Amino acid sequence: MEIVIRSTPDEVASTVADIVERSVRAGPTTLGLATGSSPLGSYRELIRRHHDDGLDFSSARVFLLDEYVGLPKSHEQSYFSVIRSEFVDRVDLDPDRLHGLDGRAHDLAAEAARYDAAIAAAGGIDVQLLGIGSDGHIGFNEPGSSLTSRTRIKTLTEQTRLDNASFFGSVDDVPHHVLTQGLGTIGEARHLVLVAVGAGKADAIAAAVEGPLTAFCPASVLQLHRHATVVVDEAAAGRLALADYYRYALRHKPTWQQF
Ligand SMILES: N[C@@H]1[C@@H](O)[C@H](O)[C@@H](COP(=O)(O)O)O[C@@H]1O
Repeated sequence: MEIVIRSTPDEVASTVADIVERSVRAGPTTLGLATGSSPLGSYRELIRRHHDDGLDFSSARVFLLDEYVGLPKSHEQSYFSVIRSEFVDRVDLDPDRLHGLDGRAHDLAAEAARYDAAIAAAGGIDVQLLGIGSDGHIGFNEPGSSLTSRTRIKTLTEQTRLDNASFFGSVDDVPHHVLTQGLGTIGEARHLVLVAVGAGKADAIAAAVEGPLTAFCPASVLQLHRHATVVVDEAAAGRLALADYYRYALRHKPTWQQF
């Protein structure tokens, strides 16, 4: 696991965009994209690179991390709609190459199994972007999630519903249930990139990176991954005991070694 501490959210976005750009330029790539506010700066930077530098997403494929149960894809807060308006519709990515979970599927268990199979049939995910919830969740894998879980239905904590209430107007409108890639599913991506900005994420980042590997902090599963990069700003790094070492290691990073 590599911890990259950047001074500002803009620098975080630039580092994350560098990782995605490298994968996109290397050939047809499969991206795992996350919603939430954390990756928004990275999407804006990638859109800028598409317009200014000709970064071409036409051969990329995208799988979403999670989805609310009960919302049609057309609902403006469905993650399918959000990722279209924040990213896919603003670059040259064919919406047919965007894959999401159907939160209105009649048989949610079958939908979850279909999704894992679709990811596998696409050859797996090359780069998976992740945010982190204030309770350490990734995707919608709330504390207590099995570290080897597959895509499935989960019940949101009251805290997560409150955290997401601003997107809906009222907490009463936030669904109680979601479909989310499991921690085991996420762990099969070839490169995990977790992004966090702001002091509100400092405790969750410290628990994920320096705490024990535990279902109590689902993001700690990154500690088991062979290629995980955690990109944070100074505020989100505020509770890291080894922050000086991470900065030192970055300064001395071999020039041939990429993130
Ligand atoms: N399902 C999403 C997560 O994927 C995201 O990481 C989290 C944090 O969101 P934000 O980045 O807005 O803090 O929110 C939701 O729960």
